[in-house]
Amino acid sequence: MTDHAVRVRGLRKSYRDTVAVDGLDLDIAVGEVRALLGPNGAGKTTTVEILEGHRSRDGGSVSVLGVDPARGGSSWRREIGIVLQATDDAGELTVAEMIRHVARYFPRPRGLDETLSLVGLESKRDSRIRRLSGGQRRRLDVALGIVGRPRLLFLDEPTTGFDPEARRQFWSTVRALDTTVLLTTHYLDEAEALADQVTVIAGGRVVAEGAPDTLGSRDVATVSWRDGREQTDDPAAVVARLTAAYGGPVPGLSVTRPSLEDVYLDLIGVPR
Ligand SMILES: Nc1ncnc2c1ncn2[C@@H]1O[C@H](COP(=O)(O)OP(=O)(O)OP(=O)(O)O)[C@@H](O)[C@H]1O
Repeated sequence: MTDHAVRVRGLRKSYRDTVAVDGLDLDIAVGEVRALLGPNGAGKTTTVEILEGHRSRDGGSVSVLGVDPARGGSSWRREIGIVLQATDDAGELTVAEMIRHVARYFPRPRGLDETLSLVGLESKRDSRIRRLSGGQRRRLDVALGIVGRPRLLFLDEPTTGFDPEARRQFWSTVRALDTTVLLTTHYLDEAEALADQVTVIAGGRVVAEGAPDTLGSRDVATVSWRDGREQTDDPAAVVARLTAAYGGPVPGLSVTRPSLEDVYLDLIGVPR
């Protein structure tokens, strides 16, 4: 058994003269929630579609749950859950009918009650799909992605169009899952709330990787005071030293750290 859910080396993909993925490496450990961040056109969707077995590649090696997706059969496919960007379909079925329908494709699906409660849709069990709000519809999409107990779940921009409350609820849904997750998002706060590790992609390559709180030297704080400024990974020590030197409160003291958005914009080369 591999301890990696995903292992990618030197992945390449071009569309005619557009290089979409340009030598990308990616390792995702079993049980991890990984966020893939990057500007429009960075190559995220192309990468994810190759991992899902929905798109061919030009080069590199790819292993997803120990299998090359280009040769993944139906048993491999049943181990994977995919939640695509919102779709419109099956509006006349009820929520329960739709979940039961999808569950039939899997050998050991979750029960209907467990699935509904994981996504917080218990009260909508007998509602027709076309009557759901946008956020509820998205939660149904997630329900359909997890009903088969996937070992790996792909979430593509899952909370686009959600109100703030629905986003928070969705985040707790994802945190409650005991599965490896690969999430693409344009929301930095979403990556920060959910991801164990963040991979930033630009121009089809990985430009940075790390935990959300240390990515791009985010753990380095700036201590400023009336008479100076210092960068440090131990701001408490600097403040203690200054307090001793001033013999009391440090005039004009502030301690700041860059936000995830600050380091992300630096990493992808957006001037601020
Ligand atoms: N089917 C296609 N045919 C031709 N070019 C494509 C196709 N799909 C993607 N591309 C191009 O490949 C590059 C990477 O696109 P991709 O969709 O993977 O980026 P992305 O990071 O998912 O972007 P977004 O954040 O906008 O969804 C872009 O330049 C895009 O125009």
